[in-house]
Order: sequence, then C-alpha cells, then structure tokens
Amino acid sequence: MAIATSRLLPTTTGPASASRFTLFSPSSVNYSLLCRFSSSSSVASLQQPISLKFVVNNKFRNPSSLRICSAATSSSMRIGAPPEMTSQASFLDRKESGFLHFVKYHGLGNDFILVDNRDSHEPKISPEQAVKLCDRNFGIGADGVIFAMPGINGTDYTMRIFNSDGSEPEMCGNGIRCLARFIAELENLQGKQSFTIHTGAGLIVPEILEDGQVRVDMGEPILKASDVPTKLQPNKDQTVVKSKLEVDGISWKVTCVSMGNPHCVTFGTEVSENLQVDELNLAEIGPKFENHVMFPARTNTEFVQVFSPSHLKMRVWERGAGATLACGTGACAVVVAAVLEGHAGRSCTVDLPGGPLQIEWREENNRIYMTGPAEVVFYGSVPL
Ligand SMILES: N[C@H](CCC[C@H](N)C(=O)O)C(=O)O
Repeated sequence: MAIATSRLLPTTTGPASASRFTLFSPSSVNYSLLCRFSSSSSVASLQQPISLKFVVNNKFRNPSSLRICSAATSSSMRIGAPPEMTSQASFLDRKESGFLHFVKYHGLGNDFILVDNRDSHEPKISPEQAVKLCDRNFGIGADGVIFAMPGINGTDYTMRIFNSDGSEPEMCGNGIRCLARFIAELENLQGKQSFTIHTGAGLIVPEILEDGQVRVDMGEPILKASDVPTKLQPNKDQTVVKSKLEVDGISWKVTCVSMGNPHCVTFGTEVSENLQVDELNLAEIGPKFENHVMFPARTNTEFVQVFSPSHLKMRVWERGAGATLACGTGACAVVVAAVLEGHAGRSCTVDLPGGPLQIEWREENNRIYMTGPAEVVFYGSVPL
C-alpha cells in the first residue's frame, strides 16, 4: 500500500483546536476525518465532509492511503482515499470537464498555479478567472497562473502567464523554474533535464540540475530606454543608468532594465544611496513606481541594499502582483543595474524575502544565468 507522507498546514493561525484545513480533492469527493487536536483532550469528531490542505512530499500518484501527520496535532491520522483515487492513473492525468486540475508550485515563495495546457495554444482559463483563482481568500491563492503549452517554431514548450491582476507579462523567472519542474513531472522525467521554452521574452532555456535546483539561461538584458520601455531621458548610449525619477517629491536614482519585462532598479535616493530595504513601506510606495507616467507598460520595481560586491539584498513590488517574496527577472535586473552602477561584480547572491538566488551575467556572451529552487506545494482541482 503506497503511503504518501504529508504535513498538515493549518490555514488559520487560530489555536490548534480551531485549525481549519482545506483540501482541493482531485474530484468532488471530500473526506470525513476524525481529528485529535493537541490543544484539547476532546476528540473533535467531524462526520460531515471537511477538507484538508496538505503538502504532499511524494507525488499524488497512487494515494491508496495517506498518512497525515499534522503540524497542529501530536497524533497522526489516516484517511482512506476514495476508490477512484486508488487507480494507477495519476492525479496529473485527470481531465474531468468543469474542473481545472492544477499543481501549485512556488519559487522562493513566489507562487503559481500551474496548468497542463499542452493540448492547446489557448489558455484553459481567462484572465478574469485567473484573478479569482489567485485570490488568497476566495480562491486558491497565488501570484499568477502559468500555462504549459505546445512549443512554437521548434521549441519544446511555450509558457504563458497571467499575473494575479489578470495582466499578461512577457516573462517570469521564478515561474519558468516551476514550469520546468512541472513539465518533468508531466512527462515523468527524472534527473537532469533541459527544455527550450518559447516565451514573450523570446527563447528561454531552463535546466533541472541533479540536486533539483533549476538553472535558467535568461537571455540578454535589454537596456535601450525605448525598449524597456521607459520615457526617462536616456544617456548618450540610450540607456537609463542612475537617472533621476521623481516619486512623491523624492528624487530616486534608478537604472532601467528589461528581461523581457520592465524593471526599475534603485539603490537609493539623491540624498541617500544606502537604502535599508526592510524599512520601506512597499504597499505605499510600490504602486507609485509601478504606475509612474515614465513607464508606459507599468514596471516592476526592485529596491536594493548592497552587502558586498557579490551579495545583494532586494525587495520587490511587482507589476500586476504587488509585493512578492521573490522575483527572478527582478533579481537578474538587479545584478545588471548593480554592475552598471559600479556596486557589484557579475556573479552575485541576491537575497530575496523568500530566499537567495544565484545570478551570473556572463561577459563572454552577455547572457544572464539564474539558479534557484522550484517546489510543489499541493495538487488540486477547482470547479470552474
Ligand atoms: N509581475 C511580473 C511577471 C512575474 C515576474 C516575477 N514573478 C519573476 O519571477 O520574474 C511582470 O508583470 O513583469
């Protein structure tokens, strides 16, 4: 009997006895469950279907039985999967109509709903549906929805992505690492793999490494002001490096870089270059950069602190997603800006709130390489 281990993650912060769990069961079946909570001796016997959210350490492939070891309880619980779940068919093969079957992934906490869209170049859901599904209270909760689609012009696959506000960006660094791992799972591929992915930023090549991390050739940075795009007055070489941007009466020094999507990188203001990023009120200042008139396509904004020429710390306010725990294209733009402004070398560790990324801007080919994790959070189905 296959035992898939998992951990319960209470989705509420209330006392353990009040923990509520949400499972997106791969079908409409819910589970009845007997729960013992460590904070009370009474056994809460819940006969009506409730649901659980759990992190499945193994693939949800043959869950003839699941042992649930709850973080909220000291005891383990056993639930039986409904009959149809015990077939060899993997959850990933489910195709019931009227439901969206998805896998939730995250790259350093920048989280996405991944959809197997290999049968069509048309996304399975609309931007409006993506907004609803990304809602962290009324939906699944995510920074965006990513579609694995058939390749174009000889690439293995195509990636399209909707931000949580429904807008469609050209590229997503953390997202393409998650997409690579998702594709490997769909194709049942183990070990080192690399894929050619057509994106709005052109050809991107993620490679799954032996240790499960993903290294991505993110292509070349775009520095020409009109291509970022930004309306800021460019320097003689058409780039915007350490230029002045007025936001709410404060003069920021910014460098603008596109990784297929626009980025405005700042290390500080005209008055103080030594930014303490943890002190920033992103919710207050982020939207003013994102929607600034100088960025006709809006912009992602990265606020950077320099620890050393090879160690940077950043926080990000993303276009169409707000403050996220990580931004892969943003980390790449940050290293480019740090080199151009003379703060750092071409190989850096970039600390993000969700964890570190390794970024290298190679001089010999002008391409940027990003290395970082991509993890499954849970599998689910949601009625459309
Ligand atoms: N919100 C971004 C797309 C996602 C980028 C970020 N999540 C990454 O990892 O690169 C934009 O509208 O350009």
